[in-house]
Amino acid sequence: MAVRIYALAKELDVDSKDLVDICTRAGVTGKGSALASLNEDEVVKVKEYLRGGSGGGPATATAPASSSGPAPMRRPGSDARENKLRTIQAPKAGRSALRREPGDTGESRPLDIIPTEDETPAVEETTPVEVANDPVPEAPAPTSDVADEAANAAAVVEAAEAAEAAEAAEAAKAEADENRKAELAQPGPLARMMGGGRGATGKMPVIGGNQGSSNQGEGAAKKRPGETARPRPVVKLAAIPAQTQRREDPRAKAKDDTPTQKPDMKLPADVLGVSKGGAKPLAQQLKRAERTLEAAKLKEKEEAESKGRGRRGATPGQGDGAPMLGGREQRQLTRNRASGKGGMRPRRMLGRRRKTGVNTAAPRKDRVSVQLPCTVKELSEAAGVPAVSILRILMEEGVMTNINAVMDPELTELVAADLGVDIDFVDAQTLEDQLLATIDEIEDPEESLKPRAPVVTFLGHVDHGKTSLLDKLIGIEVAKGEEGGITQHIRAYQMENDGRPISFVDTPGHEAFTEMRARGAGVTDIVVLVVAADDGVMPQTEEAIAHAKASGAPIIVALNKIDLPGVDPLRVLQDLAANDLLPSEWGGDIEVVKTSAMTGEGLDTLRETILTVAELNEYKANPDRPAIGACLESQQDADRGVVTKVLVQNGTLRVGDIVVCGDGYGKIKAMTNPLQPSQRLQEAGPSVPVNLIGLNRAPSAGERLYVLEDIAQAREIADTRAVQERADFLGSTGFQAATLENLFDRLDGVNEVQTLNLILRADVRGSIEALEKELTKLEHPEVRLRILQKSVGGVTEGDVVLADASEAVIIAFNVVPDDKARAKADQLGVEIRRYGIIYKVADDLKLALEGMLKPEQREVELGRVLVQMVFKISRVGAIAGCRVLQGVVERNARARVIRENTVIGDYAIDTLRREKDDAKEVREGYECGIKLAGFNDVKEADLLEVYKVEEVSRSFDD
Ligand SMILES: Nc1nc2c(ncn2[C@@H]2O[C@H](COP(=O)(O)OP(=O)(O)OP(=O)(O)O)[C@@H](O)[C@H]2O)c(=O)[nH]1
Repeated sequence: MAVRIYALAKELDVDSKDLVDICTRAGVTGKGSALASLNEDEVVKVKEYLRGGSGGGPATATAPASSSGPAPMRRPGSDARENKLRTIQAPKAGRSALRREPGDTGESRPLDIIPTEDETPAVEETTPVEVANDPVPEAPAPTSDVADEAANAAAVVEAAEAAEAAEAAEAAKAEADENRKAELAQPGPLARMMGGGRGATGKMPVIGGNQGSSNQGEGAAKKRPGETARPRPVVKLAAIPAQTQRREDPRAKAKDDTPTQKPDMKLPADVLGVSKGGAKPLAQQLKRAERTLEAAKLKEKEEAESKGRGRRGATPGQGDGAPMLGGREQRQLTRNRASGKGGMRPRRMLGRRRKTGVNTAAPRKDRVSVQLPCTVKELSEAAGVPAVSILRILMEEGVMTNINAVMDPELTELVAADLGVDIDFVDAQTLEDQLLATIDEIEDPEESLKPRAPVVTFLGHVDHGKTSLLDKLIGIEVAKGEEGGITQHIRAYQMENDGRPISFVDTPGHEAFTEMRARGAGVTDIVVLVVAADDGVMPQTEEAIAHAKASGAPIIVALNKIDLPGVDPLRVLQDLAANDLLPSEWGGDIEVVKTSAMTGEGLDTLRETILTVAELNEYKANPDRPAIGACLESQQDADRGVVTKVLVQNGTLRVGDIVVCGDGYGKIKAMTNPLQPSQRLQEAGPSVPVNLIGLNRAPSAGERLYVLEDIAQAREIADTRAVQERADFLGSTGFQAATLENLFDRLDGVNEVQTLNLILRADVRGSIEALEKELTKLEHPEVRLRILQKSVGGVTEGDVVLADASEAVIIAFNVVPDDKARAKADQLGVEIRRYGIIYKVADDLKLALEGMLKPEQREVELGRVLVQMVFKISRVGAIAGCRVLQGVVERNARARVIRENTVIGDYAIDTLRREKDDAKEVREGYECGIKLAGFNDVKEADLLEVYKVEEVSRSFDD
């Protein structure tokens, strides 16, 4: 039986990507990804290959561990064996700078031929390679089953004991470096598996693993107790080059199945410590070396812990290979120095860190994925960093908080950067994501696909005859019954033409069509673009063309109203061609059918053209699967509850099915034919529009409908969406938390926007959406509409109470208030405005908003007056005897006093007299007496510029 690579990887506990690699190496080619399948032979081959690794077969040859040199380099039993493999990214500068090796303790490590960081900076810092996540970036674990390595190891042991020929050790070390670099550049399968700790099964070669090391890596060189200060050992590694070559020898792979442990390299008896051959002394040696190294490692670890070397998050499993937070300290130090905070702080921090001790959290990671919003605790767990470290960073940024605090994306990124962790934000995986995505991904086998009716949508400019044409085609009369003659509802019908069905969808406008597409419901197969012959291509036609093109559906043009006298079809064809719709009669690929919804002319041709296009495109679906559909419209019916118009797109929808659609869910109680609502249907196949009853909430047009098995799942998905929708709605209506900033704004009177609150009630969701769309066009910086509530159904008492509390107006679109609501509205003086046409609502609300605009104050120049003489009258003040030079002076006007070409004041005219009588106005050429309010210093030859301020009401169009 075929097995997927990822399944086999799981079985073998190997990374699936690595297994793909291993397949290639094992001679199983053509397996490009983890999804590829392996037949039984191939599985056997791969397993053989892996097993062969223990016998010095191809796996051995490619195992980088074998190239790392003598076995003693490995610390048998190292905790890091349990760690997963990881990809080493180029470390961040701050971190790598402070990385240390355990060997840095100053202790001599007699057997250490591990390249230190200094020795292999290029590989460590720049090459992304996979290595076991060992605490010490030492050479990868040896393939303990590789006999020649064991021999090397033994040689090393003996050499250590002999403590001779230090130059040889140096040479070996250099060689090992070379091998290690080569190995890092091209990791082999065994090296990758090392991290998985496979040794326990005994099937897989265990290299450097706890268990495996005991039986295979034994004899590795080790220090005898008390020998730590001994000089570096002599390493006899003369055979290594040959071994490297042998690794690449394909013939060696053929020996895969020989699980021999026998070293190929000949070692002198004194090195092996045997007189007459045999593995026992070698095993003992390795065991001893193992123990010594273990002891040394433990000691190092204890020292590291007790000294608290400024390392944060170092866990036993994570060890020294993990990125050091010292990098952050360094950055902080630099930052603090730059900001002049002084040098004490880092020291304090180091001190604190010492107290913190060893982090017992999850292993620290270089790259983490978190869901937003992310809490401190979640980031801490994801990154394997103590929460207190994150809190400390936040504190340094001036954010005092606790571990349950939610961080915004910027703050999360900032903290992650400070921690030296790369962060990815992922969307929360909801049940919806998991479940519905799976349904969407189900591919129908070719043989299950059956022909289905084409779904045809009529688009075009308003009043060009879309509804009339459809009515005529189907033989009903919807157009006549429409309020205002405007289509406000989506309709969908299916009709038969010589046994060949066509499903028609009539939308209120191309916006609804596009919105449905935007929601993922590309329901349309064919677009019929209706263009009135008398009007030609209008702006909305152009928009419809753009929308139709964007949908990718084939376009048929219905050149309608061809019956009207004096129409010029040629001009329309030219317009169409100018819009990239070249008619077929002109050599293009757009079928243009001349029609008349009045006389019925051309309707047969239109029908035939639709069916021909459908045949050419071979629309198919699988009727034998659970249905997927799209909601075209839904409404709250007083008797039947929520009635949802659905177009089944694939599968078959049946009464009794559990469905979820938008934020509505439920069990289908009944289905009816939209053309004949009294006709009940038990099932509806692909391309069939139905009205279904049974959802708890009315979903929006364009929402996908899915059939699920479990009502609880459907409920969870629908409720999650409803909560999300509510949150989005609240966000969009401008409910915002008080902040200091907006508080100051309010105190300053800045952004003082007059708001008209609305409660929308409509017969169908589509109407609400259309209303909202219209209302968004009423934008003005000084006034705005805020929809407090929008729902399908009649006006309730609750709506009235809410409207009263929030000084809102209720818009009832095609619905009426119930008796209680009506009484309450009368009692509270709440206005309920009833409408049947969307544009009327928009017009009225526009007027209302314009009325809320502050009137504009405009200055109107009236005239100029010269002061000829000044009369000072006690208890009255100065009266200016003037002549009107130009225009007129009015009593309630104002005057700017101009003296020597300078405006010295602006005053209201208090008194205006003509001779001895009060005058309302004095015209040009006449003399008059003027007293200015609050100004008695008027002088001869002053000029008075008389004006008045008028308030002009404003409109949105100003
Ligand atoms: N003479 C003539 N009048 C037509 C024809 N088709 C439609 N009309 C008239 O044009 C007007 C608009 O027709 P509708 O079918 O409502 O147009 P529509 O494109 O659906 O309009 P909306 O629903 O507002 O988008 C109606 O008065 C129809 O009687 C036609 O072929 N010839």
